[in-house]
Amino acid sequence: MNTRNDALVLYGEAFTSRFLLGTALYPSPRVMQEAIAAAGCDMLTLGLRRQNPAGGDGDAFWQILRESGCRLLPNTAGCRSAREAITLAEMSRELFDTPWIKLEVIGDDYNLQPDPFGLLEAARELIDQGFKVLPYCTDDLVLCQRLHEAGCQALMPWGAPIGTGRGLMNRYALRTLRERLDVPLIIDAGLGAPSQAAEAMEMGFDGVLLNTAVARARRPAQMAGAFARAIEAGREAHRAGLMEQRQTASPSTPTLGQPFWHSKP
Ligand SMILES: CC(=O)[C@@H](O)[C@H](O)COP(=O)(O)O
Repeated sequence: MNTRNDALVLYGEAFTSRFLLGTALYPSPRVMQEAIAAAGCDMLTLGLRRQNPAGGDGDAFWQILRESGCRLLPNTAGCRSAREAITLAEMSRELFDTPWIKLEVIGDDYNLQPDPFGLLEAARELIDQGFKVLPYCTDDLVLCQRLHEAGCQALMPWGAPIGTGRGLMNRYALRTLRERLDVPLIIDAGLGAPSQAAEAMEMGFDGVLLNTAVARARRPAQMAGAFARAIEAGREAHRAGLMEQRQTASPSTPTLGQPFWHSKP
């Protein structure tokens, strides 16, 4: 299977890797750097409202991001209204000199669920302003259709609430999205294990964004590598064509006749 020409295309730009990595929660900038290298990703998301760790390692953090060679995808994590998210996106554009934005408008503090109304409002405005918006959304079909109609050329439905590691909670809704929408779909948030990322890719999703499962692993770089391989394997399986599940058994070794002659006593 030729995977070289299998780029992820977002807003007309091709990315080799389908693994997008978050930059929060690592025990140190050095550990984050090792994880980025092991992930082999092309895109890193970072929060503008990120608090610098007490150790005064803020400079190291920014330097590692600059030197990673990855496209930086600022996010509006922590915003709770469309206005707040729009303002933060505008600041990110100036600070990072990029029109890319991962748009988050949180509607509920308990499960950090995106606010669909605020998200759509902010997406419309930012698309009008020329941003390349990647909205972090729920798996609601109509919301995703509206975001696409608003001009979002890629969508990021959640697998599960941020930081829960529960994997693909609503497979029916996610399959429906995949079947109904002809737009890059990236599973964002809630993945806890490489097998869950592989499953998303096998289902035909175009990429995976995650943070906690890698940053909080005992060995983040090792976990990043495991996710990278799982994402590639899942993608390759999807392209190869997975078999249909069957209800009844079907012998995988067809045989002819009887193996032995039984002589009657
Ligand atoms: C990093 C980011 O932008 C978030 O959407 C989120 O943190 C990802 O979710 P997990 O931390 O659950 O992987």
